[in-house]
Amino acid sequence: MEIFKYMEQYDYEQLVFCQDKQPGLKAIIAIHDTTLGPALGGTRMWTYESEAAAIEDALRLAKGMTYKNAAAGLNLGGGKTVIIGDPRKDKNEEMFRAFGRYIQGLNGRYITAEDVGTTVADMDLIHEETDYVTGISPAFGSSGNPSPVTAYGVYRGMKAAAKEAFGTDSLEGKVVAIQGVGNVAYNLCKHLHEEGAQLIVTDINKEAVMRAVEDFGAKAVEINEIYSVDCDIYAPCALGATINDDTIPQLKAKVIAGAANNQLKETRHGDTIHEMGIVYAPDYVINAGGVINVADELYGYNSERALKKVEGIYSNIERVIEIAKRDRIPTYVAADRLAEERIERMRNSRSQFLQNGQHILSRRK
Ligand SMILES: NC(=O)c1ccc[n+]([C@@H]2O[C@H](COP(=O)([O-])OP(=O)(O)OC[C@H]3O[C@@H](n4cnc5c(N)ncnc54)[C@H](O)[C@@H]3O)[C@@H](O)[C@H]2O)c1
Ligand SMILES: CC(C)C[C@H](N)C(=O)O
Repeated sequence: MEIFKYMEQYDYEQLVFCQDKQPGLKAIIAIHDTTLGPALGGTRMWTYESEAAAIEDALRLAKGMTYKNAAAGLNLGGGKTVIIGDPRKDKNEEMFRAFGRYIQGLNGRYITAEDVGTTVADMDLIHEETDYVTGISPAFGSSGNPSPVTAYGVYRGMKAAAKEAFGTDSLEGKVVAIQGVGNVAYNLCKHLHEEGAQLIVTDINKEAVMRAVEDFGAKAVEINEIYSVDCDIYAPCALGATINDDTIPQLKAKVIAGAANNQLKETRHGDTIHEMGIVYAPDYVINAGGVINVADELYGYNSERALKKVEGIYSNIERVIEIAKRDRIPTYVAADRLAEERIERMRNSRSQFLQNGQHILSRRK
């Protein structure tokens, strides 16, 4: 991978490699764009096949956060971190504290939070070294784990997409196939079950599957069966790139609406599902609940205010669908336009975010 060429092509601002031998820290912080404000995005811990795969993931996820934050109307840019390692075996206190010092060194250009493989406890360790972290324990006046709020946003966005596909936003009796029943999807299952939807689930973690079966009467299927099951809605809630050449021909769903980041393997897959008449709720619009929630900390966290904003994901999805229909374009293109237009407008009145972010974070005290 020619890194500078890639960064230039997609307008990345900064890539930071963090290494600390003793605790075994190998982290990559990618800052995509800070036109709207400091880059806010989670820290993912994952066992990558190669360093190149880790760099690519950090870059793709950071760009996704730029678009997510812009489309959600937040005054934040986009960034993300990946820590290379197995979250079940390789974590230790010194690792997250060392990482916290690297974040502090960026002086507010990047603010972190949870993502796959990290927890509120990890964020608390980072907080020992820096204030530029959100989603720490509520005892610190923070919003805590963002996943239940992300789930609520996905539920709201799913209803808006269902309205377009089925003429009603009621999910009662609808069959929803959920891929990955982790932190977000478990909470999503709760909302769907309460509304009377029928759930089909899969996960590589058998315990997670059993919990959904026991708690919500979900039907369990094998990992690769989830694409071809008879369902109304496919909800990708594990990792990215699951909408691709292999899976699209198997899909029976009329709606795709889930929590995972970077769901389309390539943009052309968004064109294909559009041509098939599938209503696709763009990933970064529907899964913005978590970041909307943690971003509220920057104003002094108020859970009611944050939830009200997250409820608005319903109208954000409606708006994207409206633009897509008006301009005869796929929904993923409509979402990109929405985000890019906002960034462009702000770029013309403001330059890169380079000053210390302290003035924003001090509001939460
Ligand atoms: N947590 C949040 O607030 C939040 C916010 C926005 C987006 N997201 C995205 O949503 C997705 C889920 O996040 P989460 O916090 O619930 O993560 P999680 O790690 O708690 O859950 C993911 C689940 O997917 C399962 N999984 C992994 N690979 C799988 C596969 N091939 N097939 C089936 N299951 C598989 C895992 O075992 C796990 O149970 C991620 O893509 C994340 O980036 C999360
Ligand atoms: C809570 C957020 C800052 C991070 C979250 N994992 C996301 O992708 O949106």
